[in-house]
Amino acid sequence: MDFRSDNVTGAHPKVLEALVAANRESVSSYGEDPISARVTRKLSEIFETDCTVFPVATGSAANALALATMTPPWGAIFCHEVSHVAVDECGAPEFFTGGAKLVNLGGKGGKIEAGEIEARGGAGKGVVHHVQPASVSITQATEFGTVYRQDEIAAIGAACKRHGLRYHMDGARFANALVTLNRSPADLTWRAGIEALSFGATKNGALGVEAVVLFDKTMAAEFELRRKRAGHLFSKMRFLSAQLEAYLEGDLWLANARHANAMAKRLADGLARLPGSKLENEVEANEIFVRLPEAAVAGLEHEGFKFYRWDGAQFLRLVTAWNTEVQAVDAFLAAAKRLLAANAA
Ligand SMILES: Cc1ncc(COP(=O)(O)O)c(C=O)c1O
Ligand SMILES: C[C@@H](O)[C@H](N)C(=O)O
Repeated sequence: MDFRSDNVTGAHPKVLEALVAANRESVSSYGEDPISARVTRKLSEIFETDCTVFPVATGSAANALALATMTPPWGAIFCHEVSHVAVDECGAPEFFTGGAKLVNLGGKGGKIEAGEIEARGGAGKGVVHHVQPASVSITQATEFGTVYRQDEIAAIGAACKRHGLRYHMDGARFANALVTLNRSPADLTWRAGIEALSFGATKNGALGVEAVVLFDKTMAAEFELRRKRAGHLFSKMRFLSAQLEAYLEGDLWLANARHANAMAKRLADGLARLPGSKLENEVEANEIFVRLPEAAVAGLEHEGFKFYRWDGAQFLRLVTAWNTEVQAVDAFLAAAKRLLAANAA
């Protein structure tokens, strides 16, 4: 049973069927096809505003290209110290911006706080020796499996506005956050100040596609050039867009996220009841961080359960996904219970 990441799953059958269905006749290339046009219309409908949509291959590309469009080479990008853009993109944001500096902030549960942006958003402005505050990036759901509430997103947005900062959301797991909160996609993005969203699909059932959704269309022309020169303008864009169309069709994206989150809650609730097990964070989406005695961790690994030991610590990251089975969750819980009891004996 594999709880390493939602990246380890296959693609949803409906996504694969859509690829086969798209594999007919010739269509215009480089995003000029009818499927890509339908995806833009669909996302504009979902977000209740006229937005521009740019499919790319990976979440790192979505983040780095969006931030490059929002940040000059001499700029500062404020982000959380555990954020994917800061930790897991091998310097892509720094590379694609031409050298902008990621300024890492703290914050409980992987969430930055508006007060930090208020306090630091103007620091060094006009001082030639200093990087110039330019943009803010938040992750929704965060790398610690928590979720920004609408008022938290809006408070950061207000601070960005006061300081003239651009505002980006890494939404690799946006669907998982959305289904947790009883708010609209618009409320959780542009109405709260977000100007560019990396809209995730790969982890939640697509084969390999993410979309940069620009709510501020003035950035579209530059983003398009940056996407091309980064090698992310697919000639057969229909095959990325077909995945997104299937992903959005009939709210498949929401059903997949609800299932992943429900499996995470089942797993977290079960772990919380086990003596010797300690949850590190609130489980608000599909990621669980739990501390277990080393003997139990080694036992779970020995029994074939797959997960990441996080940052080498004794705590584990467990990730559920659109196709996680109840039986897998219950098997993990039964093994953990048995190993913890043996460890305590
Ligand atoms: C929070 C977050 N953002 C972005 C990404 C994008 O990653 P990738 O470039 O691997 O698609 C990931 C990958 O898992 C992620 O966890
Ligand atoms: C790089 C790794 O963290 C990946 N983003 C994941 O969440 O599994």
